[in-house]
Order: sequence, then C-alpha cells, then structure tokens
Amino acid sequence: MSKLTQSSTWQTLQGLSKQLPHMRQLFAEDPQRFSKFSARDCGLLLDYSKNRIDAQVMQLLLQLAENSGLPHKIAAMFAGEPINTTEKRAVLHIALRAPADADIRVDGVNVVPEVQATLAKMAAFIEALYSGKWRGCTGQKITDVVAIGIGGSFLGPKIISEALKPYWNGKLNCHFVANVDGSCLSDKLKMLAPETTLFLMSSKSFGTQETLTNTLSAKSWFLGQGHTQADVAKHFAAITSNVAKATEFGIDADNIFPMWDWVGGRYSLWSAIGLPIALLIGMDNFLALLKGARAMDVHFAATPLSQNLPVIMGLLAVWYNNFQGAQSHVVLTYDHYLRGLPAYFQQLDMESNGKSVTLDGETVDYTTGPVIWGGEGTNGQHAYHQLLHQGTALIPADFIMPLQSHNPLGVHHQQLASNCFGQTQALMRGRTYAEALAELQDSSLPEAEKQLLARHKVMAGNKPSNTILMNKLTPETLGALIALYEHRTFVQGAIWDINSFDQWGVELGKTLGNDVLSRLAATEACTALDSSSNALINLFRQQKI
Ligand SMILES: O=P(O)(O)OC[C@H]1O[C@H](O)[C@H](O)[C@@H](O)[C@@H]1O
Repeated sequence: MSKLTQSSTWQTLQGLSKQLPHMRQLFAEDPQRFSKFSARDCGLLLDYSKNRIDAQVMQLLLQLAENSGLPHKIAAMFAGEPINTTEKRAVLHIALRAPADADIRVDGVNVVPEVQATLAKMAAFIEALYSGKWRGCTGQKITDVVAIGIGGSFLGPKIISEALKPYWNGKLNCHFVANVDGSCLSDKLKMLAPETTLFLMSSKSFGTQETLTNTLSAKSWFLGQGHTQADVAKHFAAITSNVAKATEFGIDADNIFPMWDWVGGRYSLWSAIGLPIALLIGMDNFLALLKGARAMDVHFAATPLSQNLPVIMGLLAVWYNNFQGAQSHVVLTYDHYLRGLPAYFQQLDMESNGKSVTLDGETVDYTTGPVIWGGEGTNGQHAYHQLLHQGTALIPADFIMPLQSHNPLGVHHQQLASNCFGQTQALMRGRTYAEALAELQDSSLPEAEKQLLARHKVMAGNKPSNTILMNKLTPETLGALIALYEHRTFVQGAIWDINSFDQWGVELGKTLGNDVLSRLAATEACTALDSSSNALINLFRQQKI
C-alpha cells in the first residue's frame, strides 16, 4: 500500500465515506449549510453545499492536502521550479498573466519581460491587421484568419473565442482547422480568397503531423492560385517555441511569435497561442482575460486552503474519485456561449491527470483522473441527465451559469436559471417512493399499477453538484473561471503525487501513427505487425474492403 492510502487521514475518510446521512437530511438539519459551504472571489461564487460532505469530511480533506504538501507544491510552481520532472521543465502559465513588474525566474532569468514583449508584438500585429498597415500580396486588407493547430494549440483559442462572441469587434473573421482530415481544411478554403487570407500556424513543437500537413496544404493552395514564394510572408505567420524549425519551414522570422517550453500546450491560451482570441475581441479584452486569470492565481497562491476555490473543488473531486467510486465528472454550462467549455476542461484535466505512476515512478494504488464530459444546459436535460438522476453510476456535476445574459430576451434567462437550479435540487433531493406514490394518488390507475409505477419514479437523490455563478460572462470572469479549473487540476495531481504536466501516452500515439504512415505508403503489403493492424493497413492500401 502507498503512503497516501496508508495514511490515517485517508483511512478515516474511507470509513466516513459510507456513513454520511443523505443530503436531504444534512440540509434539513442545518439551515446555514449554504453559507458554510460556499465561497466567492474573483467574480465567481462557488456553492458546494450540495455535496456529500460535512464539516468533518472537509476538515479531513484539507488535512489530506496539507499532508500531500500542497502549499509547498503551489509555491514551487509559482517560483518556477522544474515541477514537470519528466521533462525537467518549469510550469509557468501563471507567468503569462503576471503583471509587467513581476519577477519570475527560470534558471535565474526573469521570464516576464519576454512575455510582455510578446504581448506587445501581438498588439502591434493586431493593430497592423485592423488598420490595413499589413496588407496581402495584392495590396488588399486581410479579412480572414485561418488558425491551424491541434490539441492545446486549438481548443483554447477556438473555445474561448466562441465563449467571448459578445466581445467580437467584427474587424476580422477567424476560422479554425485542427483535424488532418482533408475535409476540414478543404471546407474552409472553399469560402476564402488567398489574397485576403492570413494563415496562423500554432504549434509549440512545430512538429505535430496534423498541423504541419494542414499548413503545407494551405501553402500549396495559396501558391496554386498564382502567388509566389515571395508572397508567402504576407500570408503566413506562426506561433511556436521552435523558431528555428518555423524559419526553416519558410515562415518569415518577423512573423513568428515565440512561446516557451515552460508553457504546457493545454495551458497555453494565455500566450501568443491565444492570438486568434485577441484578433476577434481586441487586445484590451484579451488583457482583461489575462487579468481575470491573474486574480485567480493570486487567490490560489494566497488564500487559506479552507477558503481556496480551486483547492475546495480539487478536494471534492478527490473525495468522489477515491472514496465514493466516481469515475466521471460532468460539466454543465448553462450559457450558450460556454457550450465548448466541457471539451476544453476535458483536455485540461484528462491529459493532465490521466496518469498511473507517482513522481517516484511507483504504480499508484488509487484511482486518478476521471473522465470529464458534459455539454450545454438545458439541452443535456433532454438527453443524458436521465442517467445522472436514475443511473447506477455516481457522476458529480458542475453547473456553471452567469446571472445576467448578453441577450436578455423575454423570459429566456429566467427559464434557463430555473432549469439549472431545478436540476441541482432534483439531483440532491431525489424523490422517495412515498412521494412518488403520493403524486399518483389522483390517477385512475389500479393500486398495484400505481405502486409499480411509483417504483420506477423513485430517484435516490444524494447526487452531488457544485454551482458556479458569475454576474455576467466577461473576459475577466472567464479568465478567472478557466484558471480555477487549471488550479483545480493541479490540486488533484498534487494529492495523487503524479506529474500533471507531461503526456507520454499521447506521444506514443504520435510515434506509432508515423510508423503506420510509412507502411501505408510502402509498395509491399504489411506483414510485420499484429494481424489486425496488418489487415487494416492493407485494406487501406487496396482502397476497398
Ligand atoms: O502545439 P503542438 O506542439 O503542435 O502540440 C499540439 C498538441 O500535441 C499533443 O497532442 C499534446 O498532447 C498536446 O498537449 C498539444 O497541445
């Protein structure tokens, strides 16, 4: 058994996990439950009272965090220590939103001036595009930007852009290409004119197959429309930490925005990777997004654990994962603009905490990252919420909702809120057999049928949820919200003693993908692999089943 699972705190929590009364009872017994189990800062309110917790459980979870050295680990991240141990790198997305006078050192060098210089370069680039100082090869203004990237170099820019649609200034159109399926790029190109289009290639490594292939095809398309190699500089720019490779690829050195190896892909939207967002909402709004994240960083670093929003959320996730058998976690956004957020948090959390060895290389004897999924409320209520209410799996939920809509339209927002609050209540309360039967009292069904139907209508309740509210979805509150989830992910990784910042599983997929690619192009039939892989490769080579 590991030190973690052997600890008396862990063992006590395990004992308590089956002893807590139903949440209905907890609420009935304590009218102060909401004020005891809610916290607010950075423009966000977290109501975590609808969780299977009491004061003792919370106190023990906080003890678990102390025992795991969480305060020290937070300090180490903020100090730029190489906490990504397998890649020997610092983890400094917090430096990307630090104030200009901050001093955050990697190997003795303050990285903040470089971050600020890149922000200034982004601002100048955006201004040049908006004003028409930057023009395409025929002298026309750029009207469309195609952002090419995948994983962290795609999800953040795309989803955060979508979320901030009310802030788009209409100066440019932005399109996103991630999938290497040629249909993705082709569909976009059909709508574009090369003379007014700028391609923004986003790849930290500048080595990701999908992104390189999509960029090469975009370049061929551009050249194929009668333009020359000399025109490329006016239509291609890149964001990468591999400046040498980007230059070699043919991107003009002036058109390269740097990033750094201490920014993880899934934590990179705050860097120049966020350029598509800034192009759509303007630099001031992009800076407000950073400011919101910064506020959450300050909160995370300085607030006592018991009031610390990411710590509370991380501990609750550990509670369900390790002590209540939950294997998935659902994120439900009651805001149309936030509909992509579950997919963003999915990469953030699953790529970070989908690990099974500790920092010392020991295989864990406890579960780690759950499956993160979700979608847009109220749509999910008419689909998968059924399983949340009456299925056999325990699925803790986060409900996220702004109190004010960007589009106040009749009773829409009130209805949205009523559904959100109604769902958390239904999950918590459930419906007893007696209640279900009472609801059927006036029906004309025979008694036996009433009883049978009542059994189907029983909902156990006691299903946990957090509710996160904000006044309005703004760049600042969104920045705080995303940083909240980043740090929540960190808290869990710290307790599980895993490296939340590498992704070796993804790397293996990339390597094998490249190997298969060479076999697909070979002249000989493939016989060297397992029978399934051989057959699939050979079917593709023959182009028919
Ligand atoms: O930005 P790139 O180097 O092209 O990497 C793009 C993506 O590649 C991999 O799939 C990683 O797992 C992601 O974290 C990364 O964001």
